[in-house]
Amino acid sequence: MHVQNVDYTSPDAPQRFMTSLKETGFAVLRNHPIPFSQVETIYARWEAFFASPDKYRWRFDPQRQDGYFPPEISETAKGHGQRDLKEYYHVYPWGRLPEPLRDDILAYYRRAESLARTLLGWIEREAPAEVAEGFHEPLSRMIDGSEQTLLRVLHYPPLAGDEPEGAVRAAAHEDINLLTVLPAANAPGLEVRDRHGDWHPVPCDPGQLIINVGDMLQEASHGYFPSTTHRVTNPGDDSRHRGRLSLPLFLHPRPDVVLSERYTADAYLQERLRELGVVS
Ligand SMILES: O=C(O)CCC(=O)C(=O)O
Ligand SMILES: [Fe+2]
Repeated sequence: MHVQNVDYTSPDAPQRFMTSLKETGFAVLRNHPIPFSQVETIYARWEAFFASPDKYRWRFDPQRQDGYFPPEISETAKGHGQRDLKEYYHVYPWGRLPEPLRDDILAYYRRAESLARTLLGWIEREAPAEVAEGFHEPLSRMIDGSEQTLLRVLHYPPLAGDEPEGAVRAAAHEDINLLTVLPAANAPGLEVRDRHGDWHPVPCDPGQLIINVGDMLQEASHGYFPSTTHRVTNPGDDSRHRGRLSLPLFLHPRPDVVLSERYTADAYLQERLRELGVVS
């Protein structure tokens, strides 16, 4: 399984990017327009947020799903018995945010979303005609006016040694959304599963961006782009006292977007959230 590392500025970047997504569901971008310093600043500020009891004042709103999700209510991956070992904050431009963290994180949100719009344009241009013709509207337009796109600030706490048997930082799962933009985390652990069931780390240097296909793009492309299973493994003994931060942006279409003959984006999302146990 070879996830391509693509130079964003090279003339053949759109084609190499699309091919990597088609073959592996993942691609890595270097020389892309999001400054590493912006991501580093966010990691540092949010690490402090997660270390402070103040976070409990920002507990998520069950209806709107914005705010802080503590470890005891974190997701359980589909088909998995244990909750993931993580806590996170759901950032939406319309959502609640601690004032000192607001400007940075929303600036990042906008920048990553804008890059994603470009990448959706690449995918639609480079995909074979029969795949592109199957999209009910241009991919890059599916996110226009969407308020569903979610930026998740994720913190995987250090391991204390008393974790439930079998619990991992993020159990094997696929992303629900259209496309995910994920800056390299501040510690290793992300792995992808190949078609034989073997796991591989995603080679990625600090500052690079990982992009992966979600279930909605798989659905909209009738399986041409695979939504590849991935996970975050627990650290070995030498680094179990270190936490890990990551910052996935999950691009969501407007709810009324028709993904396929079977689903609108909203119907798809509700079905998957029920499976995850986060809505009833
Ligand atoms: O933390 C990571 O590197 C990946 C997280 C992830 O896959 C997710 O939240 O869907
Ligand atoms: Fe994921």
